[in-house]
Amino acid sequence: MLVKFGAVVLLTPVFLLPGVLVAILGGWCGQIYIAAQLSVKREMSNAKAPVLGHFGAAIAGLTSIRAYGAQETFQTESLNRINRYTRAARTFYNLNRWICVRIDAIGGLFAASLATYLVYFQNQKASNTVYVSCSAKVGFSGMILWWVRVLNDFEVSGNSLERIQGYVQIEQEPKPTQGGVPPAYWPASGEIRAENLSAKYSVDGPNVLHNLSFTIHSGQRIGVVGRTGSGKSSLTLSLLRCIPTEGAVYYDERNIKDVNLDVLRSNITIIPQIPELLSGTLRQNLDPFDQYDDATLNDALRAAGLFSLQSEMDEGRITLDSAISSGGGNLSVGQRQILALSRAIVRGSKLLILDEATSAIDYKTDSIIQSSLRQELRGDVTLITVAHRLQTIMDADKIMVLDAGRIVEFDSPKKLLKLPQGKLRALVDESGDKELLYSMAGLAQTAR
Ligand SMILES: Nc1ncnc2c1ncn2[C@@H]1O[C@H](COP(=O)(O)OP(=O)(O)OP(=O)(O)O)[C@@H](O)[C@H]1O
Repeated sequence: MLVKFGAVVLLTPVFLLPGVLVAILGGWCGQIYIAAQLSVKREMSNAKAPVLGHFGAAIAGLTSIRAYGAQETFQTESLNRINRYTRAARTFYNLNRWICVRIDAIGGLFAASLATYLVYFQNQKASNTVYVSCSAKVGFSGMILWWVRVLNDFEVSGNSLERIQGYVQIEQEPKPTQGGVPPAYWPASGEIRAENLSAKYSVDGPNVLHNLSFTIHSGQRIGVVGRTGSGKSSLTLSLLRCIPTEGAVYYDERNIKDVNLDVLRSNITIIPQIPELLSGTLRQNLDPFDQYDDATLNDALRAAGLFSLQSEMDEGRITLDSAISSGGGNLSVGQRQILALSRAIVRGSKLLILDEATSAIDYKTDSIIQSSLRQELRGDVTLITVAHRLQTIMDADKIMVLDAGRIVEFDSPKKLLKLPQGKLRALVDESGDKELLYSMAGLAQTAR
């Protein structure tokens, strides 16, 4: 820009002052433009996310929208959101036109007066000076516009940096420390001991678990039951230190608070209610670091019950090479749970937590999985199953009954079912397959 301005001044020194004036005027317009544009751009960014979010949600829930005839409501909401976005986008476009018209007008005026001066007052018709000087001038005003845009982009990007800074400064989980690395043999057993364990979802929130104390010996199969909201999922989250806790939990005699989070979580496998799968092949999902051979992976699939659900002849049979879409979207929730179970078997952790893991699977498949788990898991693997379906856990070594975040019963199903006022007994008596549950617990009708 300076070179172009220098060329104009060199060829026509009298235009030094008007040139500076043009630069000042351009800068002033640019200031107004930048001030207005920043807030419009912010508004545009804020209005864009709801449009995309609503669109994504509508696509994901297309079947439900059609089933409930809610197309019109969704269309109206979508149009409202698009309107809000286009209002900001149109203002943004108009602001661009505003600055372009002003800068071009100022530049055009300067170029026209320069050309008039050179042609009519300097008598330099047909001279190269006219051409060079005018073309330098046109480039000069173009450069003003360019600078305004660069400065504007710079400020907008600075604004994004502020937002990134905001994300960087959110509260972080404790970083790994040298002292938090346990010996390589840890955990040698799957024993879990809790002493006065309390948990909450936020530092200033109410306790959702209250002073739980229990011991689960290595290799035991534990069922956790309780009504909705009794704290079953919260208990599993506190074992993984995903929520703030008080008291102590010892995993193979080591306080989990003294173990780095990455080590702790890689030594506990949890299968949540809706398991996550990654986009790629089934093989990549089971073994992301390519550590196991196909035989091991297929054994895990078989153990989890996948092969008992599909015959060799099935056309859409799931194999190690089957493509899995992001989040496991091309599989049913039941299939996802089976694959997550296989992944858990491959990992071979000493502690396996199934959080309602078989809730989306029919009873037959569930019993196949449960019996496979019994055979496949090594004797020292502790299995904690959070279950609504009592059949899943009725033959467990012990059942923990939670009520409002407290342990109200923790013993073998046989003993608990003999308690006349027992909570587990009440749950079993309410259920439709009461007889089966009693016999699963090893109690004949007459023995009660
Ligand atoms: N993200 C959360 N933030 C705050 N409180 C929560 C949160 N999730 C659960 N809670 C509360 O913690 C308590 C225990 O909930 P939790 O999910 O552990 O129960 P649950 O027994 O697993 O229930 P369900 O059988 O419905 O899964 C409930 O009172 C619930 O309101």
